[in-house]
Amino acid sequence: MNILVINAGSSSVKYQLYDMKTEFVLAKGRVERIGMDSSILTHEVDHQPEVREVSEILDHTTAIKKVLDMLTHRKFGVLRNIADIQAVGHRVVHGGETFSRSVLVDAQVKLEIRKLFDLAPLHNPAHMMGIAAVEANLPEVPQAVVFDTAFHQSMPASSFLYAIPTVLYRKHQIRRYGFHGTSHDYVSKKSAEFLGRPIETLKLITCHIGNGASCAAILHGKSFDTSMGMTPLEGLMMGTRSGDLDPAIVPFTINKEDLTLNEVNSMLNKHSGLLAISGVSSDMREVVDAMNEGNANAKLAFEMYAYRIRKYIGAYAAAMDGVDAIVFTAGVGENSAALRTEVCKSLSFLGVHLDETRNAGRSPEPRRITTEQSRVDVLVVPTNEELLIARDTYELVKGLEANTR
Ligand SMILES: Nc1ncnc2c1ncn2[C@@H]1O[C@H](COP(=O)(O)OP(=O)(O)O)[C@@H](O)[C@H]1O
Ligand SMILES: CC(=O)OP(=O)(O)O
Ligand SMILES: [Mg+2]
Repeated sequence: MNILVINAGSSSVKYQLYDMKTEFVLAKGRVERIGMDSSILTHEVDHQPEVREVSEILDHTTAIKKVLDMLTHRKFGVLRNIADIQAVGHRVVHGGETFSRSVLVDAQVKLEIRKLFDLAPLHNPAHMMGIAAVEANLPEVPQAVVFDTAFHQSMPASSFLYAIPTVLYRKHQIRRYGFHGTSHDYVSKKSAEFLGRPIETLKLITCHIGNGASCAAILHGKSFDTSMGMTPLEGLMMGTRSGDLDPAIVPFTINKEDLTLNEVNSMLNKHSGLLAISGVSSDMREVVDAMNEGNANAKLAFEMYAYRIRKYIGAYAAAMDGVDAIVFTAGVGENSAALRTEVCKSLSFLGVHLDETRNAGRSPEPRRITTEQSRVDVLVVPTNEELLIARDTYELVKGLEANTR
């Protein structure tokens, strides 16, 4: 079975096509700048040079059509016919309290996702456009949705409630949901496998440090707490997001700077984090390069970024009354040895002893970067959200076929 995995953003669509028999990625790519003057489609097939096509792509339906054309292209394609795509799986960031697992798309599911637009205005409307675009181009093909929030639905009320009047929770579902659940789920299971211990016996702290970043306390295989909240703004300092701050800053800034609510929202989501403090970039590679060239603001940004992660690790070790392993994943977590060193440098009280040679190494496989004497293991485990989406979609579609047989 071939499954197309889609991660639709407001101006982009990322895709991966899987052959589920082998879980091999037949092709992957992305369409960027949808709705702008020159949109870019980048397409990649194993061991072949990337193909880039610039054209005008006004909406998601056209973007998906372009992707399907590329997948069946006589030179760059990997399929004879679009009928060779048997199912599509979508990443959906917000599933609210409605979805604690992946589901097949039907009219009711679409209605529920629409109801969640308010809670994830940057993400969910874009995902719906992706779903509608697939419907328009592949009307017969079953679609599944995999939620970033689903894995965190196991959090207890003491983790997910805000200390505000509970009527707001009852009326508007204002609570903490947590995100990157697919990734925290995947790397925690991989870590248990790597350690050769049942996940039901483990206390893990998983750190998904990418452009968006979050930590999670995984107690006996279930999410017990996580750093993102009602939206993906809470918690760690990120590329362009502020993470935790005193909510009083919002009305104060509105008054002092004569800004609108939308402008402050945009400041906190798009103009804060690494970008704001370093004044250099939201990209960790550029921040580290600037720091190494002596840029003091870049150094401060790097230290703040790591310090926040370290504080969450300390908090979650306390939350679970201990920790067996700390796991780094995603773009920064997997690739930046410097960041991992900075985070772990004062975790010796927990019994963490980094092995710098191991830390400096690289591998596509899970690995340990602590010494043999370290009481707590620190692991680097590459994440694969798309694979988990493909697997969930595969299971749901197999179930559908069994039911209709
Ligand atoms: N070698 C590296 N060193 C430091 N940071 C890196 C490296 N490679 C990638 N990154 C960081 O990873 C981030 C992207 O992470 P990723 O998980 O791909 O994010 P997303 O999926 O949210 O776009 C980039 O912003 C970049 O800063
Ligand atoms: C939920 C979230 O923050 O997603 P991303 O890391 O893709 O921005
Ligand atoms: Mg990501």
